[in-house]
Amino acid sequence: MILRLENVVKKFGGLRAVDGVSLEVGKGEFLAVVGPNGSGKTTLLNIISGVYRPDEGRVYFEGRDVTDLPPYKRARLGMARAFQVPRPFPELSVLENVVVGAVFNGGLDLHKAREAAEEALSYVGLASKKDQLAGKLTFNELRLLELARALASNPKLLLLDEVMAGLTPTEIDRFVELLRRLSEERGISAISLVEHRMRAVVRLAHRVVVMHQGKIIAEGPPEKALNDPRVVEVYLGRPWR
Ligand SMILES: Nc1ncnc2c1ncn2[C@@H]1O[C@H](COP(=O)(O)OP(=O)(O)OP(=O)(O)O)[C@@H](O)[C@H]1O
Repeated sequence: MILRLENVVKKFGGLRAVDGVSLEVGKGEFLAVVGPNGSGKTTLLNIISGVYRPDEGRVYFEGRDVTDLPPYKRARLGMARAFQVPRPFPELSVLENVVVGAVFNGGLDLHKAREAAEEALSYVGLASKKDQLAGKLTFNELRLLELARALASNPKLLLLDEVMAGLTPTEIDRFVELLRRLSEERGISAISLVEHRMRAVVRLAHRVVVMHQGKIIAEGPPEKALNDPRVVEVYLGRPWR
């Protein structure tokens, strides 16, 4: 078990954005979190990464209670987050951008950070662009750079915002394939927030969690979770298949 949430609650004023969520993620597991807008997905990811402290409940990472740890300390333990809208340093090269991530999030020295960065860039297929300015990358390449930045800190758990939003179907397929390889070859777990339309992502996930009004309303292998009658009713509007 890499991550465990125990009855987590996060309130904004009177709104329970996350309302009693318990969840376990295994080593190497690729979990997709889906749900309508405002169902609490981003808030949940913020609780896991440490941006928010839950009002109730606990968060355990590799068995250790991390509920009170700030994001940078969780990063050092092996959680890495990739954001939906990457904001690289445009005046730095692609490689330098990834090195910065490895130094600050992974706590590596400069030499090790460079090695890790080169490796991460090869892994995501950006090695040939490493000396380009990050500001010159295409949208798809920026997403890959963001993934490489997260990978360079040698994470055990990747937390992915809607990082595939706006990619073409082919780019999405490649991205998902990459995530599957990370879990299979390296045992890296991933939690990915997934947009409504991204069937490819959901189909390839090991497990799907469906959120609605701050709660998990269904959970399981993709076919099973998405064919749950409540999910069809509140989220999909019609049967998954
Ligand atoms: N910082 C905040 N202050 C007040 N309310 C918030 C805050 N962040 C989120 N909320 C509210 O909490 C609820 C859950 O929001 P959240 O962003 O987690 O949902 P989501 O499932 O990620 O939605 P989306 O797909 O639109 O990003 C929403 O009603 C939202 O308006």
